[in-house]
Amino acid sequence: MNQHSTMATDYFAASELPLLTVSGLTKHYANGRGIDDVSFDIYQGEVLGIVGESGSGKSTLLKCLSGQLEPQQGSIVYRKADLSTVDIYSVSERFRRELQRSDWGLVHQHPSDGLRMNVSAGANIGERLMATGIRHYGNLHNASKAWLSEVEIDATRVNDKPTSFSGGMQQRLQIARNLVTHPRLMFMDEPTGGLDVSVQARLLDLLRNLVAELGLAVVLVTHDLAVARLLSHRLLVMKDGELVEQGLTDQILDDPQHPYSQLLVSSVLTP
Ligand SMILES: Nc1ncnc2c1ncn2[C@@H]1O[C@H](COP(=O)(O)OP(=O)(O)OP(=O)(O)O)[C@@H](O)[C@H]1O
Repeated sequence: MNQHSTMATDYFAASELPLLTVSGLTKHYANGRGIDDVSFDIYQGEVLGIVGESGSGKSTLLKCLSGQLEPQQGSIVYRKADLSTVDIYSVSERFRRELQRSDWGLVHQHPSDGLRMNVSAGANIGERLMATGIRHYGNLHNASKAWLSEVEIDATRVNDKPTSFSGGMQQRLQIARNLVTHPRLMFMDEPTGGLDVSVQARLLDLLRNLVAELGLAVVLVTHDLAVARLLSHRLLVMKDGELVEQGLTDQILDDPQHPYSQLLVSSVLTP
């Protein structure tokens, strides 16, 4: 077998195996609320939307998945690029941090939670690259400028601080900061929340193109079904901490089976 066919075989083998396998995930806060017995898989190149009304457990689930909040029960098994697997809460905190710094990305709803607002845009991007061991200033600077252009920010703004950017630009900078290490899996928490409708549309368009171009797997939390329809291949519907329905996005939005999904969809579609 030549090198190309081996690579192709590896690619197909990798894409057939889940990137993340979530089993029986349970996290209760002291007040008894949280998430209960959630199980699903995510595959390479797939955008998985998590929808549900406020308080249904979307953020709690995302925090558990992204290594920020340890569940009381269940497991989250991540498949690394070499196809070996790790249970992310059975490994050390240090290993989890390494995953968060390179293999994974996390886009917060509020750019100020994911950016350092008092250092330049270039430093915000370069910093994440430095954490992977790249130190050469020229390389860091060039990579920062390239990624600014990639997210449609004029590269001449490389030395400007995010505080001088609009909300939409800050969000695009946050995305560039994450993408610079070529993550395989991105977690996004309401990435277009709080932006004007026209700014949202541009960001959604950019995200859709980047995700397809880079073959990223994305876990996207959103309460906005229009955002979910535009970006997600598959949807999980959460209610009161439980996963009540999962399936292809069009299937769930056009023909929801669970009464709660039907309510969720009809409350958006009915003027
Ligand atoms: N730190 C916490 N301590 C106690 N209860 C919490 C905490 N965080 C969330 N909860 C509760 O857990 C449940 C799930 O909350 P979560 O924030 O995950 O929902 P959500 O679907 O993300 O809501 P929203 O869309 O409003 O962000 C809710 O009942 C919430 O009140």
